[in-house]
Amino acid sequence: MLRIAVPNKGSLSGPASAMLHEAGYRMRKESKELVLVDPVNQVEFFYLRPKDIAIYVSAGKLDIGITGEDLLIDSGAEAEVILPLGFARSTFRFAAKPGTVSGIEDLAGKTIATSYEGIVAKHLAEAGVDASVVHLDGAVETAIELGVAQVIADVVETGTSLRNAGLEVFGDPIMKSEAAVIRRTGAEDNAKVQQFLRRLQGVLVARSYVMMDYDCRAEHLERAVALTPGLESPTISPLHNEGWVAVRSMVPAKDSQRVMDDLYELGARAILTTAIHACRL
Ligand SMILES: Nc1ncnc2c1ncn2[C@@H]1O[C@H](COP(=O)(O)OP(=O)(O)OP(=O)(O)O)[C@@H](O)[C@H]1O
Ligand SMILES: O=P(O)(O)OC[C@H]1O[C@H](OP(=O)(O)OP(=O)(O)O)[C@H](O)[C@@H]1O
Ligand SMILES: [Mg+2]
Repeated sequence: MLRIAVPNKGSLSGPASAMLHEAGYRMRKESKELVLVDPVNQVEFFYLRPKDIAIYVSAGKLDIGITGEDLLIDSGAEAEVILPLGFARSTFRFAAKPGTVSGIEDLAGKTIATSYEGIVAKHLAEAGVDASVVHLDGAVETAIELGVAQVIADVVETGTSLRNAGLEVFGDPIMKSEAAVIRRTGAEDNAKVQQFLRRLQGVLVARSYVMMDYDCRAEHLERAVALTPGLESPTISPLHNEGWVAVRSMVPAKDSQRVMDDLYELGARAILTTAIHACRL
């Protein structure tokens, strides 16, 4: 049975469970369930604190886990990303009151509040800066106002939390992060893990592509296919009307309206897009 660590709370928990559900796995019915067996799919899910997942996975008793890349780096655990999942995208940044700090070189002797001590300590050591780090569990943006630190290092997505606290980022982003499937560094390849990854990849593709069908005149086919090259190559079928063909191709969902406009301009008609529910590439 494949043993998988899943975030039990926080920003990662809902989207991770939604993705697993979309991939056909059983989901827990209530948040007090800590372990869930899915006998049909031969998988056992362990619902763990997101910060602990890389540590469990690196210890070797769990095959893989879903966590944030920033949490993985922060933990210092011997585990690596095997599939980025495209949600919980964020950057990790320093921030302070405007005009008080302009770059990492100004941090010497200052106190930095963060929930991610591992990332901050590593970054300061690499930059050769000697600063103090104070650990807070959350709501780090308030630490400056309340005199606990002069600088914070935290997750930034929209920047709203920083703006609301009257803070401003400075320096380059310390790292970018998104949710990912992780595995113990150097773990042997495993057919069950590969099958799990194919299912999640199927969800990622189904979310980001649509299926496009249209009819076009044979003499316009090459130009039409250039607009809709698909992942491998479009399917072309003859129409009963001579001189016309039907084309079927996967198109990135974000481009679909523009591609439909361009195909129409080219003379294509009966242009349809449909959602993809699942796929194996
Ligand atoms: N506002 C956000 N936007 C995008 N990703 C976020 C956001 N906040 C946290 N994350 C990401 O979620 C992960 C942190 O998850 P975790 O559950 O530990 O924290 P949380 O969502 O802040 O929950 P908690 O309430 O327990 O602090 C990290 O990978 C982080 O980059
Ligand atoms: O740039 P933004 O879009 O504002 O998002 C970033 C904020 O979201 C997270 O906080 P969360 O709500 O999880 O609270 P926490 O600080 O208690 O973890 C993170 O810690 C930042 O504070
Ligand atoms: Mg948080």
